[in-house]
Amino acid sequence: MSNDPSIAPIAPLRGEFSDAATEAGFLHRQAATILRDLRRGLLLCSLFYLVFGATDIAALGLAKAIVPLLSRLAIPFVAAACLFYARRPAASVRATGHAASAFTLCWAASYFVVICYRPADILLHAMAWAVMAMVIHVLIPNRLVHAAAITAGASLVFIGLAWTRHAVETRALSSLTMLLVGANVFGLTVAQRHARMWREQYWAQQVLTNLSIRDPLTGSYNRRHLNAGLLDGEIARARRYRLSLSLIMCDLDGFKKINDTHGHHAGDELLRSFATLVQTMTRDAIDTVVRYGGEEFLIILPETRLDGALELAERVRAVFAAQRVELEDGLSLGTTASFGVVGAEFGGSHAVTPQGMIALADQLMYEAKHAGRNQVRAKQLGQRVEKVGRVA
Ligand SMILES: Nc1nc2c(ncn2[C@@H]2O[C@H](COP(=O)(O)OP(=O)(O)OP(=O)(O)O)[C@@H](O)[C@H]2O)c(=O)[nH]1
Repeated sequence: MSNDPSIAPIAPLRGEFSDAATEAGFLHRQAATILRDLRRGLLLCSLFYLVFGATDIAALGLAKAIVPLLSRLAIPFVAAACLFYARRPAASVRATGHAASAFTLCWAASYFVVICYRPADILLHAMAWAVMAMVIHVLIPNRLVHAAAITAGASLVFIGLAWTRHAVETRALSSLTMLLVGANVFGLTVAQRHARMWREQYWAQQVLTNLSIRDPLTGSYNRRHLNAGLLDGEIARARRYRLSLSLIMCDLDGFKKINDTHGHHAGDELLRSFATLVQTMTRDAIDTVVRYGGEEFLIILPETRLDGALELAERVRAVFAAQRVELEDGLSLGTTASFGVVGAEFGGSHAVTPQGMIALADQLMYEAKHAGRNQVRAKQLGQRVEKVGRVA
């Protein structure tokens, strides 16, 4: 697997992202498209089966064609049942897979019934089967491994039926086998290519999105992401579910002096080490670290009360103050940071705005600076009580 982040990490045989979480994210994003494709694929297959039903009547006459005809007619009903099962958007990702597998099994079963009733036309059935196997791979969205297992297994049964019913000569049996193998391999290859291209496109989008919303130096989110409604969204969610929300504004102390004394490269290393520390000490996929300014970071802590946010700020402050960054030229550097913490409870009726929360966190951080740096100031929004963190 390549280490280049722009190359999508896709397992070649499965045609899926090697990482389960990325695959789940991809499927979640594509759920509506997958359901739409399933709908179209099943509709098309159902139409074909209705037309095939007419060929049964032509070959056997209406009276003898009843059973194969019923097995063909069952397909549109199975398709409708599968779509009904997969219709709920919340369950659609897994449900569409189940529906696709169930439909593929019924498609094969229907063929077996027809073959038993029209064994003399086995070569025609084989050709139609080959076309349908490719259609199933290309038009019915399913996991490649599941689709491959079902169509390969069903093709083996098909060949077994042709063999045991002596429907074809041995010479023709080998051609029939090759036809089915070819249909499975070609269909699977096209489906695999499609699955890979789809995921590569998604990955490229993710990479571009990440580049546009992250700061390249520290890997934290940038102001653009914050301004795109990040905090508004968290406040709206907290208000709706009556949750707590806290913010921490942090700023590195004496940073200008470090730049002036040791150069921008040393300053960059310190910034990186601070951002990494904050990212490792906060919750993945829940908390958000934003590079708010040059050496200023904003941490958004959903479902966190003021006490918890104050505790986190204290821990970051203490660990960072004790930490040294080793530079390439053997120099060991360290500094401290000042913090402003704001907590808001959304059970009450007081108005909370993103600008208001950020302004208060900023103000508290500057109070910490003016009080001597390397300390934490905290305040509950809408309350007078002010908490002051320990001074190291
Ligand atoms: N190395 C580096 N420096 C940066 C970056 N962004 C901003 N700076 C510098 O950070 C410094 C911030 O200086 P000040 O705002 O005076 O802050 P300070 O020196 O930390 O002083 P206090 O905040 O009061 O402790 C400036 O010299 C900026 O040029 C960056 O990405 N890399």
